[in-house]
Amino acid sequence: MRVEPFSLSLTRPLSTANGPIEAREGFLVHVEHAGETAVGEATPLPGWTESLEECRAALEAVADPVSALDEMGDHPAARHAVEMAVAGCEARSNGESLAAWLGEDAPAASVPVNATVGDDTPAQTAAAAREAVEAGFPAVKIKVGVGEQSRDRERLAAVRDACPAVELRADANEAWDRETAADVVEWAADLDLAYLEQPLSAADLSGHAALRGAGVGIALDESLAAHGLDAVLAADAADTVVLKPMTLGGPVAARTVARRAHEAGVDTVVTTTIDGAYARAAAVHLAASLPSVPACGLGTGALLATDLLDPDPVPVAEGAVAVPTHPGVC
Ligand SMILES: O=C(O)CCC(=O)c1ccccc1C(=O)O
Ligand SMILES: [Mg+2]
Repeated sequence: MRVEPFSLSLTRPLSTANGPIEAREGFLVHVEHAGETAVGEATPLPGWTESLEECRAALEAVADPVSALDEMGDHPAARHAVEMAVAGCEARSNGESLAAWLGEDAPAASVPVNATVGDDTPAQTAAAAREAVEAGFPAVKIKVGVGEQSRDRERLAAVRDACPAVELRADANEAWDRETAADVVEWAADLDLAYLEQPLSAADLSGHAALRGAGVGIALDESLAAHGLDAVLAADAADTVVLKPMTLGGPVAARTVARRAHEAGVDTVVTTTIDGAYARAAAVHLAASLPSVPACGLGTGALLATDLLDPDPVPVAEGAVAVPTHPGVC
């Protein structure tokens, strides 16, 4: 298995409550399996996955890609690369798209996406949201928790003013304590916020459970990556779970999580860690393979100044991505 490093820069840093994301580095792997060849992508994001160096070591230790999958559980980004490449080979060998290979039923033809808006002034945040709505996005996700709560309230109110009908989401990336989060939920319900993502620290599952039922959905992202679905379900902590295949060990592993979430009555949204084009395409296939597809966080290609494929195999048009139908991933 050949391992090839890459480095991608963002058009501008994405400002989040956990610090800015400025660049994405990772590895492409080239796998032969089932008489086919396919590419896999590992784009680790420390804090969410293993480090770049741990990822490199795990990939360089792979002798047989298929059997290696059983031993890569604590290297989710490395596992993602191998898993998506093996799945891509199998899909291609069956003459199916990855979405068709993953799912039981025919995949969705397109996946709606949310625009992702970083921290900025109220006026800039509202302008970015309005631009997204004008471009056809059905939903916008605003990063919050970087500054004061009062500033976030102004920002989200400005967005709601500028975009009265959009599905509005906010992502706090663990910024708040329980008291602050409860205050936010109270005023955010009046702005018809569809969900608030990860207001509290990843470990505070009971705190998230207590925020539910107050008119704003609670979505868990860091908690799912750190503690797994069983813990989230046992604590009754989420209305929605955010599935990032790069943190969950690949699209097949992420699909298992999605199915179990749906069985428990929890919604799923597929997104990326701002991955390159290969992993983004795999995530689009995963979303399309699920029985219901709300707007997903798959418009992240626009955040990259450089990418792994040109043209983009999964471009956003009118707020949605057309799902590739040819055999394999992209
Ligand atoms: O979900 C989206 O709209 C984009 C992806 C995103 O916000 C993100 C990107 C990299 C790392 C963490 C996150 C996050 O959802 O917290
Ligand atoms: Mg998030």
